[in-house]
Amino acid sequence: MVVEGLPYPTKRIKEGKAEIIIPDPDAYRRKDGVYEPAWAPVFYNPRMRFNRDLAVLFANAYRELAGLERLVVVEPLTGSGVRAIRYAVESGARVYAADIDPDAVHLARINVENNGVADRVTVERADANEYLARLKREGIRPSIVDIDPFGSPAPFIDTAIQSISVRGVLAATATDTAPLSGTHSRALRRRYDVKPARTAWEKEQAVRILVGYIIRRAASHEYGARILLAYYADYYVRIYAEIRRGASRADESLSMLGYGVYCPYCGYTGYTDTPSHQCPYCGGSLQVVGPLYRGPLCDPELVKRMRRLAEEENTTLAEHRRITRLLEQLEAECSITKPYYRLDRLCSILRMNMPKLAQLVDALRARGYKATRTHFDPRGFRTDAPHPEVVNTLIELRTRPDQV
Ligand SMILES: C[S@@+](CC[C@H](N)C(=O)[O-])C[C@H]1O[C@@H](n2cnc3c(N)ncnc32)[C@H](O)[C@@H]1O
Repeated sequence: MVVEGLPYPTKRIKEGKAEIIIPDPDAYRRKDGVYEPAWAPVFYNPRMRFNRDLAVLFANAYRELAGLERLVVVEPLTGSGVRAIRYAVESGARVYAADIDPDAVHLARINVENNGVADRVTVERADANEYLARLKREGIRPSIVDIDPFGSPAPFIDTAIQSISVRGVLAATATDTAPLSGTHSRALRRRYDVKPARTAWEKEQAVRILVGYIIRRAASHEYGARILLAYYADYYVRIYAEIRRGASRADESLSMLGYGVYCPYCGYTGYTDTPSHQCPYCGGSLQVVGPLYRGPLCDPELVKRMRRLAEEENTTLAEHRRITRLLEQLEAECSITKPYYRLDRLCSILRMNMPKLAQLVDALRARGYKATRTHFDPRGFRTDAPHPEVVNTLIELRTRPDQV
């Protein structure tokens, strides 16, 4: 397809309730068929559709929960404009979007026109930080600021927080999961000012480090940050934090920070206030990572509303089943804040055969503890049982051969 004014081949696609023109992926595929969205003149990543579906569900649920008549969304790294347009079409939001790349701005404006939302979506060419600062000076009061960059959102977090006047949501995607999960330790220290370590719960560690960073940056500007939804999917972390002005709110949020610990000798996972290095259970040397956030990863009321809205929208959501499963799982996990265990790793440390995950979860529940699988890892489970109880439950399962 050739669109007038666009010097590259294009394709028309449908995503949610929006129809978008994107650079034709087939024109930018390698000979082996591999396609990387960053190779195209304007960025559009079909794999992030799931992220955008949830963003729209979140926006609608938050509008209900906060009792807002209309949402004002700022998306300063908009690419093709797909996310901005979906906020306008599917959440009725007034959207302020920008991108530093003139090709992206040109395409996003065409997409805005084609979707008939030019009265509700403005797209400007600007650096994201300058744009956020300018909107603040102009008195725009965002209900949601959505930061969806290449890699780390860290360079945009301060201005995004400051652009929220009294109360609003900071939504952020991070695709720099290698540093966040502890693989690139120096980058983790530089970018997020976090002491690195390798835990067996690295995906949760990634989420909790980014949340902790947002809380610390918010506090320095005298805002509190409350987590409404935080999850890990595919190769990225996504956070929705409600930011509210106030020194005491900032203090309260800071009180949710601590250090994460993992004992490679007995498998213990948990938190500590100070970076102590001795395992309280086996005396071994702990892996200590932080500061990071220790609180709940979602607001159950918000997730309930998202689930209801997902049911109502089941025809427009391409991955409806996956969305429902994630939200159900997050709701189940929400009240258990201790990091997840990897069952395979724990059994390997304890030199025992692995029971079925469902049997272990049931056995922990039978002992009166909360326990569930985790969305972070299909081999993972989380529980509020103390570590010795987890180990005892595993040993008991081993001695019942029918259960193993
Ligand atoms: C990951 S893409 C955005 C994808 C989009 N949010 C979506 O949901 O499809 C990141 C975009 O940020 C833009 N960008 C990079 N640095 C920027 C900056 N400093 N200010 C504004 N835009 C920037 C890039 O041109 C690119 O279009």
